[in-house]
This record gives sequence, structure tokens and C-alpha cells, in this order.
Amino acid sequence: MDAVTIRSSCYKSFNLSKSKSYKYYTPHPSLHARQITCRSFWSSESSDTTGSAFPNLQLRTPIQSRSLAGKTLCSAGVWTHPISGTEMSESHAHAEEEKVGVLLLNLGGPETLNDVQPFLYNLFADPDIIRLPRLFRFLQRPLAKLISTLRAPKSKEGYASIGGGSPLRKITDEQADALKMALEAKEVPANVYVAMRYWYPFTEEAVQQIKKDKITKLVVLPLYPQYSISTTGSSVRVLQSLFSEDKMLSRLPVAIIQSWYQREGYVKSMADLIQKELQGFGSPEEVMIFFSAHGVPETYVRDAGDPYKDQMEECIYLIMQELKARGVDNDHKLAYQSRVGPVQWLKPYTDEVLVELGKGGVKSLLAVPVSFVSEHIETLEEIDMEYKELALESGVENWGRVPALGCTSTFITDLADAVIEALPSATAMTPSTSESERSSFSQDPVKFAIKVLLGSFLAFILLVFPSLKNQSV
Ligand SMILES: C=CC1=C(C)c2cc3[nH]c(cc4nc(cc5[nH]c(cc1n2)c(C)c5CCC(=O)O)C(CCC(=O)O)=C4C)c(C)c3C=C
Ligand SMILES: [Fe+2]
Repeated sequence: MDAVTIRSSCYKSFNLSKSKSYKYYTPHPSLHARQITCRSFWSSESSDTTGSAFPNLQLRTPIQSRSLAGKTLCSAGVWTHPISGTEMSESHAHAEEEKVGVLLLNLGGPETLNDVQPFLYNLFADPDIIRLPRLFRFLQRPLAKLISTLRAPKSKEGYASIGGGSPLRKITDEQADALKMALEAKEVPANVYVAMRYWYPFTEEAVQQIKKDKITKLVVLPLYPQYSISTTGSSVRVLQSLFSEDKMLSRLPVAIIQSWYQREGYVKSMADLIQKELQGFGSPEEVMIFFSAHGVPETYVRDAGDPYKDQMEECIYLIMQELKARGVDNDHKLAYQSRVGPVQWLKPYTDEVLVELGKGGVKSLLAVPVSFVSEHIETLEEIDMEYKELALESGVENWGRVPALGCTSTFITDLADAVIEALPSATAMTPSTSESERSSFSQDPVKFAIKVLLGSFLAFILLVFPSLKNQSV
């Protein structure tokens, strides 16, 4: 077995600082302490409390390929299965017939107002979004039906205000085309597929197409820079289940890029966008750079080991370091938006911080969405309309917003590099772990069940009576 169990507090050991060949940055100095959460997350020895679809998977980066004897490895990279020597030589033997596929994972969004309720149903029926203990899983679908029906009118209003539907499919298709071209330019011809989690084109459709096209090597690239159980984790779980059911797909070599917020190309592209928007202000140096990330419930991070918060903080650190290196020394702040229901979500909350900043005398503010690389309802409606109004009411006088990366060429080129770097580590998926292994409440079932039940009950009540909430998606 080649691959080594992952230990994610690795950066110091490998000194990944601006490595030319692999383009990773040195992370936040305080990351070492915070990696404890990530450590149990990645370690295949631990019981998987993350909802990860691939608890048996191990991480392999280009660095690891060079130094597999090392005990500490880098968390920035690609999930693969351990490769046996035979698999290695087999894949080399067929190299000339290789047909590369890239599968882009995304959330999906309703294209018309009629799609809103069924889209919400799909979202709430996802056990990685509403996490019920196994004993209560039979309630998942009825609960999803109820919550989606109750929530649909409010969501429809939001989608109506941005033109009657989500732009996500169109933008993701454009990103797929751009990535295909970037790969071609690098002499790596590939088919690029789009797999949405909650709307068309669904993951199942994309996977069928991959099969039809007889792809021989697949790179899975989530369009979420940071990993969360609720986003990349959920999509990968679906993929894993589809692949394990199919004889041909279960043998297909696959590399999964689990997060890429730390890539130099992404960090620089974000810094470019921020620098450009700052120039639009009268006094750019006085502008507060305000990063707003999509939130997740706190329990994901605290109890289930979701690395999302750590990765988000590291991401902001890297972007600010890059800006500093360019002489941009503005103040900055990170907050979390789009919370749903009464449970605690990651703090601080965007709406509360905006009010504090405005009242505290901040006059110029540049909002930077960081958890997603396309425009969507939460940038176009929540940030551009709701948060802007709130900030202006609270005393902010000059408001700006950085656009999502979309098809920015430096960004797409870097994604192409990420795909190319991941290709050599593609290996066949092995049968997954059982449901019980990935179950979050296996550690403390009673406590977890009580928490989730209470949370779900409260969420349900507040979704029935939305006026009780401070803020929702
Ligand atoms: C990194 C990004 C995202 C995380 C993390 C995430 C977690 C998460 N989301 C919900 C509930 C909803 N999300 C909704 C829309 C939505 N969510 C994201 C991204 C993340 N979600 C995007 C990009 C979108 C918009 C898609 C589009 O149509 O453009 C919605 C629906 C919107 C609405 O009702 O107004 C809900 C609901 C939860 C509960 C959650 C973590 C547990
Ligand atoms: Fe969401």
C-alpha cells in the first residue's frame, strides 16, 4: 500500500511556501493548533464523524508522491484510495488510450419559480443538510416536504427579485466550457461534466454520461473552494454511492480534489478582484474589506469535525497576506451569512457585524463573497440588496461588492492546473464504509440524538413561523 494515513498539521514539515511546482501557500501560523479538528477529520484511524463519504480514502498530494515515507502530510490536495503496485502498472499500460473526464460538483439552483419548492425539497431531504440520527431517518422526507412547502413562498420572493431563477446552471456550464478550453491549451484534452446536487443536471445524469463516454480517468473538482460536509461532502457521498453500485464505475480511476482555497491561482485571483474594486472608492485605503462566507450550523464544526471554518479562516489569511504583499494594508473582517432556523450557526453573523461596523463609524465597506465562485441568490439578493440596505442604514456611506470569480481566466487556468496535478493520483474507488461508520452519532448517540431532535424541532417551528427568526437564507 502506497498511501499514508493523513496527518493534516503538515505544512511546517513540508514547507509548502509558494512552492513553484505545486503552487501552495504557507498557511496561517495559528493553524497548527486549530488542526486538531482536521486531524480527526482526515485520519482513517478515527471513527468517521464527518459525514465523509470516503472515510477510508487517504490523501495524496504531489509532495506525498515524492515523499511517501514521511509521517506528516499535507491537507491540501487530493483524496485517493491506496494504490497497489498492480493498479499502478495497469494504468500506465493503458496510458495511450486514456480518456480524461473532469466532473464539476455544484449545488444547483431552481431555474424557474415553479422549481423552487422541489429544489428546496431535494436540499432538505439531504441527510448532510438536515442531519437526523439514523433512528429518525424515516422522518427525513416528510420533514423535507413540510419545510420546503413552508419555505417556498419566501424563497420564491428572493428568486423573483433576481430575475425568476438561479443563474447557477448557466454560469457553471460556462465555467465547464472555459475549463475544457484551458485544459486543451495545456494539451490535456478532457470532457468536462457538471453534476448538481439539488437540481438539473443532477449528479446521476452526469455519471451516466461519463459511463456512456467511456471515460478512463476522472478528476472530481467541487466548485466550492473550502470543504464542508454540507457541500462537497454531500456531493461526494452521492458519487460514492453511484460508483459503488456500478461494476464499471467502481473500477474507474478517480481523483477527488477536496478543497483548493489554498492554491496560489485562486488566492491571487481573489486578490486581483479585491484590488480592482478598491480602486472604485474615493479613499481606497480607508475601506473595510468585509469577507462574507455562507454559514453552516456550529455543530457541524464542533461535533462533526467539519473543517469548513478552519479552511475559511486560512483562506482569508492567505488572501490578506497576498494583498499585503502588494502594499494593500486595509482592515478586514470575516462573518457568516445565510443562516437558516434557530440553531447556532458559525459566528459572527454578517447582518450583526454590518450593523456594528456601520454604527462604529466605518464609512466605506467592500463586501467579498468567499464560499462560492459563481453569482447566486446569496450574492445577488442577500448581499446586493438586503445587506447593502442594512449597512447603509447603519451608517456606511460607500458600499462596494467584489464579483464572484466566474470565468476569470487566471482562476480557470489554475483550476486546470489543479486537475492536471490530480490526474496521476487517480485510483479506483473501493466499496465504501457502511452507513454506521459515517454516522455522526456513533460517538455519543444519546447526546447527539437529543441535540438533533431538539434542533430539528426548533427549526421546524421557526420555519412554520418565520417571523420568529432574526434572519434566514
Ligand atoms: C459553501 C457554500 C454553501 C454552504 C456551506 C451551504 C450550506 C447550507 N445551506 C443551507 C440552506 C440553503 N442553501 C440555499 C441556497 C444556496 N446555498 C449555497 C451554498 C452553500 N450552502 C448556494 C450557492 C445557494 C444558492 C443556489 C442558487 O439557487 O443560486 C437555500 C435556498 C435559498 C433560499 O431558500 O432562499 C437554502 C434553504 C443549509 C441548511 C446549509 C448547511 C447545513
Ligand atoms: Fe446553502
